[in-house]
Amino acid sequence: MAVIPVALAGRSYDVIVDANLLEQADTIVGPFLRQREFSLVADRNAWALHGARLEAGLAASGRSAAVYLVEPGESSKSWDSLARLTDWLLAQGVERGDHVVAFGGGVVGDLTGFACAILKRGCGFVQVPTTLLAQVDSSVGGKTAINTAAGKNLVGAFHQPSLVLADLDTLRTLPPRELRAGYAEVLKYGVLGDAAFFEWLADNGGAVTGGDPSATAHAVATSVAAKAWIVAQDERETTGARALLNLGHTFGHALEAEAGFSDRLLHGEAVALGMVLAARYSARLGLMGDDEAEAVTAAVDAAGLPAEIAALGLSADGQRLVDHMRHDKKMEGGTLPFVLLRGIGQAFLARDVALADVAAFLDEELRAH
Ligand SMILES: NC(=O)c1ccc[n+]([C@@H]2O[C@H](COP(=O)([O-])OP(=O)(O)OC[C@H]3O[C@@H](n4cnc5c(N)ncnc54)[C@H](O)[C@@H]3O)[C@@H](O)[C@H]2O)c1
Ligand SMILES: O=C(O)C(=O)C[C@@H](O)[C@H](O)[C@H](O)COP(=O)(O)O
Ligand SMILES: [Zn+2]
Repeated sequence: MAVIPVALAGRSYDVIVDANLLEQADTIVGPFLRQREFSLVADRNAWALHGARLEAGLAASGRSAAVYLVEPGESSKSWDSLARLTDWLLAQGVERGDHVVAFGGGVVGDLTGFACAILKRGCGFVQVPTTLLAQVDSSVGGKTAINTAAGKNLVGAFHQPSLVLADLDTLRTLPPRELRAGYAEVLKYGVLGDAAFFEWLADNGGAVTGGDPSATAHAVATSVAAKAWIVAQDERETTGARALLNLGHTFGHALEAEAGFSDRLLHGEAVALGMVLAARYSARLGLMGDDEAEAVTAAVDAAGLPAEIAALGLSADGQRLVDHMRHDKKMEGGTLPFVLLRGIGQAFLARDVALADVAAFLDEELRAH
């Protein structure tokens, strides 16, 4: 079992990574549950596949979950879903000192986390991530949000969970496309700050996307440790350290917006392509060699993730994509800092990028490949 602490003054918590954890929910999650019947918010698919294991794990102490099911898909990160969920939590009588359990992928984690951030001005929550993406990224660090008409994650709060329980067995039922999408955020940790992990993934990435248990355990624990370290340095993304976790996201969120936040382009797929674009743009600026940008492209391509923007068949041009980027939360005084690369494992925040140049670069990408 890997127990990875997220060290935050007054709000530290553990991320527990192992197989067979749902069966041990009584001893691991139980201490956070004050009521015999507690509130649990679940992704409909994840609950159908793994809910019984959690229920069995809690049975010994007589605890049971009142379950609220969330429809799968990015469209559930909406004002409407948030309103319905908060009404349900209020009807359940959730108090500030209670913990709500979020059971599912990043959609359920982000939505439930935000509901818990605002319910009675804040109640506790526990994350039980059931996708690779949620285990390596979204369940850790306390970013919670919904999408709005203007763009991705534009209404939200920093609200840390009290515990993250990542049961690797839940990943066995994940569709291959979702595994690959989660792998994009795994690859991100290598590209942004850990060249040795990037190399390890070159040899073992296929085992991770193929569901090999020991490779997956290593990839999840390494990713969580990397995120925990960054979040501990810069919880609210104020110094620039945490912004590095946004590698590929400025491009990626614009692509997701253009694809209508739909199954047409999953978040992880958008991030994968966004990383390729960040790498190529870095090479274009002379910050690193074309060969290194090519290595990022090759890693994305090898994982079966989209590496060419032209292949998406979007109707947008570079300017339209840049218009989406103007909503990015990193925007500061009219300029948009970009996470760029001086090499693999050497991401930094560039504050002098001209958006007109980014638009021209994207037009080239849309034509060239
Ligand atoms: N808060 C953060 O720091 C952060 C970080 C990264 C991503 N995100 C957000 O996370 C979201 C994406 O999360 P995601 O990739 O987990 O997608 P998701 O929550 O939409 O889940 C993906 C699919 O997998 C299904 N599913 C979930 N668990 C399953 C299981 N064990 N077996 C079979 N199917 C299962 C779901 O029903 C859904 O169809 C995006 O909204 C993204 O913005 C947030
Ligand atoms: O935790 C972070 O910080 C991240 O940036 C992680 C990202 O993978 C995640 O998609 C996050 O939600 C994006 O943040 P946002 O602030 O751009 O919405
Ligand atoms: Zn992300």
